[in-house]
Amino acid sequence: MPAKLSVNLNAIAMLRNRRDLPWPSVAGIGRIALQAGAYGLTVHPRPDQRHIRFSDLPVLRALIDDEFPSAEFNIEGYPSEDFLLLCEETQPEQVTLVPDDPLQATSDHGWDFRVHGAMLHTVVSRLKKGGMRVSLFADGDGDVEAVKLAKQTGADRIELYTGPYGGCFDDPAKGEKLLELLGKTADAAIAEGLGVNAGHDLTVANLPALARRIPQLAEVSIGHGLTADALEYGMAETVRRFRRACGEAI
Ligand SMILES: CC(=O)[C@@H](O)[C@H](O)COP(=O)(O)O
Ligand SMILES: NCC(=O)COP(=O)(O)O
Repeated sequence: MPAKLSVNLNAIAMLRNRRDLPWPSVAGIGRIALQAGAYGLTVHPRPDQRHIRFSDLPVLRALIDDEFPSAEFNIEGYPSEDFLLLCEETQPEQVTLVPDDPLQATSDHGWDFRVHGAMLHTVVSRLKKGGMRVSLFADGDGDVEAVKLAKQTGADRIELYTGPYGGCFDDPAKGEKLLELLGKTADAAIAEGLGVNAGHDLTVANLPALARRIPQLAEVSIGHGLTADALEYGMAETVRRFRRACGEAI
């Protein structure tokens, strides 16, 4: 089954925040994405609310519940107490835990499971008791032992950090090497019974090879490259292009 597309709305929210005005509407663009067949919506509310505001979350929750009940809401972030409370209030179908420092410009690495395994175990248990699926942001560096430690946290899935692979748009040979390491990490995760998501700097150009190498890929969350394309092709057409790049026959 092709990987499901979750549209990350951070970049839309960043455009909205340029002015004290309600457009572009984060929920309105999310609606267009879901109407065009996106499987879900992703947001990464950062502590400074520089793009997604905490007040966006109930609006997006209601959009999914009222108009797209089979869609999924995925909330990403560092598991601070504030973030966990936000998740418990919003009840996303999936929470993706990311080891971000509040000052970090964007996510640029996965968890160090050797250092943070015990903390993650506690947080994963709490979120799962609350009825949420939990995915852990992980480096796709082929570290099989790290994947085993990820499994021990009780998480349902890992999300492969694909930033370095996405950065190889002008160096295909390096991209192929990184793809093999992502594939090796995914193989280890699947062998452990973990689901595999992927995200960061994915595009219509680099997705097909990733989807071919990891046929069990459950979900991709995509924001920056997808929003760039939406400026050119419109959100609905862009979602269709990304769905095709995931392998959907549409
Ligand atoms: C978790 C992850 O990979 C990120 O891509 C993230 O959701 C993007 O965050 P920014 O939009 O804040 O760069
Ligand atoms: N979970 C990763 C994600 O949402 C990807 O964001 P982007 O790098 O495509 O902006």
